[in-house]
Amino acid sequence: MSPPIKISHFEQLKASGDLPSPKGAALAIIRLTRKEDLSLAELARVIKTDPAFVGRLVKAANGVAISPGRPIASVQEALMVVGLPAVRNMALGFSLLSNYRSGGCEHFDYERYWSGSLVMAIVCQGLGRRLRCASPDEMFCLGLLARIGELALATLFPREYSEVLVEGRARDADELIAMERKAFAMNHRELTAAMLADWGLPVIYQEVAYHFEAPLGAAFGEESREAKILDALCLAHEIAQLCLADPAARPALMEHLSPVADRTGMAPEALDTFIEEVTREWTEWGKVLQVATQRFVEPVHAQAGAAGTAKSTRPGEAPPCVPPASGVSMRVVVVERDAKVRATLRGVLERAGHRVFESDDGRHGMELALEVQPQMMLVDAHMPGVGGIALTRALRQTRIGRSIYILLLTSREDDERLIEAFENGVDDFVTKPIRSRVLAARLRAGHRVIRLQQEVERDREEIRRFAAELAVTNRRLQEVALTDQLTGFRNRRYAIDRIAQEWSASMRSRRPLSCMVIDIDNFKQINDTYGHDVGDAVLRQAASAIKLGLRSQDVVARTGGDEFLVLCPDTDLRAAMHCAERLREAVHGARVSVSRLNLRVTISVGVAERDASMPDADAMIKRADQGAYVAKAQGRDQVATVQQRVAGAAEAASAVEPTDGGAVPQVPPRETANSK
Ligand SMILES: Nc1nc2c(ncn2[C@@H]2O[C@H](COP(=O)(O)OP(=O)(O)OP(=O)(O)O)[C@@H](O)[C@H]2O)c(=O)[nH]1
Repeated sequence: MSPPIKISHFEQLKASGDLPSPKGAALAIIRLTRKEDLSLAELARVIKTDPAFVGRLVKAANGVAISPGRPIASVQEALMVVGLPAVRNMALGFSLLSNYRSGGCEHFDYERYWSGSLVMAIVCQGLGRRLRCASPDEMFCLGLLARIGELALATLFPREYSEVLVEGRARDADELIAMERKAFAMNHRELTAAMLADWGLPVIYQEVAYHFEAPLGAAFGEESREAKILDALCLAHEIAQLCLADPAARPALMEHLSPVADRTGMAPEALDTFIEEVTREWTEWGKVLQVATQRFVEPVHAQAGAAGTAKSTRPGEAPPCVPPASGVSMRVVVVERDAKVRATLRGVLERAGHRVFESDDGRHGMELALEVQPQMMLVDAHMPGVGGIALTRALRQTRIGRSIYILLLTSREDDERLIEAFENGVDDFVTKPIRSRVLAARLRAGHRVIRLQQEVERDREEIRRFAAELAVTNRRLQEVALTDQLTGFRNRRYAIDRIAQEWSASMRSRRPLSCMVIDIDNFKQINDTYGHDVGDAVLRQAASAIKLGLRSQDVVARTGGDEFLVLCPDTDLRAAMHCAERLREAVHGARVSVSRLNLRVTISVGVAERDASMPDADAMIKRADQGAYVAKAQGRDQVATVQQRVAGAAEAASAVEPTDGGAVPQVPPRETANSK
């Protein structure tokens, strides 16, 4: 697949720093899995710095629906079962999920996005097993990330994308894509494919993710692996819609689902059971990843009600959706095993106007911090299991944890221990027993630091946004610079680059390459008779007719006043002549209406195919040009070539037939065009 977004533009977007990307431990895991001399012990060590990922990895290794013999409990074992590519993909997917579960795009429903993506991941994983078309773990990742371009637009352009979403609410998918393109000079499907490519996912997944929302546009072989994976992703998408839909809308969605399921070879009864399994796994994974499912799951599958919907800050239950802090109020997570101390801290903090989230152990405190994303944490130094210093160290390795102001609660002021604490990332400490006034003073000092940090972050944000806008502006300018404003076709500049690319590709692959030079007949006469405006309208309508007659792989450009060039990759002379004849007929048949005039417009087309006698692409175009000249000379409104099929054969001064025996369509002279 040719890159859906020009690499340089994608690099500019990346450089803006706002594109969703894996962070912290996940990034380290991804980098490590790329090393050739990787040791499992080294990888396990890095994985263990991220307790949340450990839990998810072990869960994946045990499998959600299948029941293995002895449950897997260690990271090393889990690594061996799941395999490196899957670990890498999981780190990527889960890191994005943890870091981008909320954001500033007002009308983008982050919760719904991740919930739906999780359904897609689970369906893909199940179908990977069933259809044996790809590794189930890789399929999980594909499902989870297949719509990442939407999240990226929400992250890069929160305000503008929000407006597009509002405006596009009542529109269909194609219209939304067109609106995205207009607003950002790219659409989410292109962005998804570019991001998957950037993260090194196999081309097959990039292609499938690009096409699954409009699968008819994909040209995969019927029984090919690509087609199977595409069918799986389409079904995953449909099931996700079903899971997230209002109960009233479900029967209609179910009807839509059956034919898609049928393509994956799933009978209606099997589909029901499959959906039940999916919703059960969805609920389970939802708990592990703290992705909301209860909001949607109940009406799809009754058992899910048992999972409960109570709001809580315990892990595995519905995550609190916390808006970013503003003003003097901060979100503060207190991790302290002693309930009395917690109560004291809560009192001081709440009196100062802060929101408090509590935990009584280090492991849960870590999860709570990643979830709540507090500005400040108060952590007990001496907890059993994960103590305050270990917790700080682990937090500092995550993007969220890096910016939290951490106060250590310690009962003794041992110098060595304090130095160790600061070295591991603690910002300040308070000694127990807690003296409220001292604590309040330290909170104020911490608050000052946080405010300064926020100011820096705001400035940084501004710069990032500016860089992202610049990337879009550049992309738009590039588009404008390469597009003919009158017809919307690519222009001569673009054509020059593209011809060179197609020429090299054709030389390398030894596949045929043809081109056509198209010239509107007696166009000067139209201008002279009816004026330039009418001439322009004729050009536009002729261009539309040409476009309709082209195949998807053909590339058309307006290369001069009334002249167009069409490149036909993978096409020999005979096929190109047929195609040219179709274009000629399309223009001939389309009566051009402008003002109150009804004009007949015709074109002359010259065709040529790359052959061994041609030193470069210019030679091929020259040959096509000569064909157009012959077509004009023979009376216009026709297709001609001056080329013989066999390389090096002498040129004919007029249209010829190919030497392979098949007749190249030659069009007899017609009545001259442009009669009213
Ligand atoms: N309306 C309009 N006319 C243009 C534009 N660009 C070039 N032209 C005119 O297009 C005409 C091209 O005419 P030619 O290709 O030389 O000749 P023709 O009349 O088409 O005759 P044949 O090609 O021999 O059939 C010239 O009169 C140009 O001025 C444009 O953007 N709009």
